[in-house]
Amino acid sequence: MAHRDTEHDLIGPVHVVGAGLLGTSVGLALSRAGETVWVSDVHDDNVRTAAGLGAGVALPEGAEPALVVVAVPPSVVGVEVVRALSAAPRAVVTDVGSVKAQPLAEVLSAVPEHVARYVGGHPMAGSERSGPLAASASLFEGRPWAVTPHPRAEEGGVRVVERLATTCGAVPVALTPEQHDRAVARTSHLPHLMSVLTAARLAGAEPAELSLSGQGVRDVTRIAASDPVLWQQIIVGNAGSVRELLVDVRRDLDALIGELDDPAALAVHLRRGNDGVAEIPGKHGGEAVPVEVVTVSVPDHPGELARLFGDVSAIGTNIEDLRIDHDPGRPVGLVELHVAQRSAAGLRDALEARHWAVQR
Ligand SMILES: NC(=O)c1ccc[n+]([C@@H]2O[C@H](COP(=O)([O-])OP(=O)(O)OC[C@H]3O[C@@H](n4cnc5c(N)ncnc54)[C@H](O)[C@@H]3O)[C@@H](O)[C@H]2O)c1
Ligand SMILES: O=C(O)C(=O)C[C@]1(C(=O)O)C=C[C@@H](O)C=C1
Repeated sequence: MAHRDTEHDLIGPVHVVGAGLLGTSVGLALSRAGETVWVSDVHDDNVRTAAGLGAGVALPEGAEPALVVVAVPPSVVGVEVVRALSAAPRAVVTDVGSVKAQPLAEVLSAVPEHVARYVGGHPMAGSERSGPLAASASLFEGRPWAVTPHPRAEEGGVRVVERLATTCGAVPVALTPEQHDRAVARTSHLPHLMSVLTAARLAGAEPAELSLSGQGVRDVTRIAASDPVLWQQIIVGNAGSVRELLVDVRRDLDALIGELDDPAALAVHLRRGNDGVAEIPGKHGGEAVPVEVVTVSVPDHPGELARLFGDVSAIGTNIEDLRIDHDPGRPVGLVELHVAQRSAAGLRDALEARHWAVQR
């Protein structure tokens, strides 16, 4: 492998294989950071769209990348990593696939002589939407990016993949491929299936029932709208770890069904939910900040949102997260400001003093 001074060199030129949601987002983030990005895809249209968005240019003939980022559907990650290792004999090769043991096994079986240059990766950021048009340069900002070296991985390659993550604005988190797959079964794959099972109860429900859909059901089901082909491949690739967790859930479900009329037993289940939510780390992997939602009615006029944000900023409160819903009966937006619990009461008072309609 060519010598790389990872403190000072750029990480590119970078070849992104697969110009969908993830690949185009990586291309946009790297291009914004000044890297040279070459993009390829089995669908030329996606390359044209990604290039049009500013994610790089089509892979030139005879190109020699320093880094290849494989961003294709899970079932073909292994084969594309193997192809990249053979086609670019000096490049570090990584991928953004959602499971990590499976592609490594494919590399070890097909091209063991090249395995040192392969370092798996997985940004914990995405969307229920697919394709280049859903991409964003800021998709990875502040998100964890798993970097999953194996015992034979070259140290220089690991550093390059960490720099890929930080250049995209993410926070690298080192795990073995096996640790990673167990972790995402819990934090991504099980949540996805629970969302799917909940959403499936809505299919075919009476319109009168569905008309009562509020923010709760939208929160729980957003990811159930994802591409089923992508998720079929993700779950099959991590079936062992996912099955273990589903067995635990089945045990809890059976207990819950038997205890629905027992307030004390039910409270134990509900509190365990609170405990689980409190375990989710805060932004940038830091301590979880207890958050409270301050809901403000905002007239549906141009400039009102900007005025609200200006006032929140003048009051000195940091917005941790944000959601906008629509009042079903009136021409107003309901803006949910997620702020640190300790700031919520003061923010409500200060916004009311500035004549905003705050929900109490
Ligand atoms: N969607 C998410 O939220 C998310 C988040 C993190 C990681 N991932 C992982 O990222 C990878 C890509 O997912 P996505 O959401 O960007 O999917 P996507 O469908 O948006 O994009 C995949 C792209 O790969 C192209 N492609 C398919 N086979 C190819 C091949 N053999 N060679 C070159 N291009 C090929 C497709 O044409 C498409 O443009 C997956 O492995 C997925 O597990 C997805
Ligand atoms: O936020 C979403 O929509 C996602 O689906 C993102 C998410 C996740 O579960 O966090 C989904 C799958 C990927 O492998 C990584 C990220």
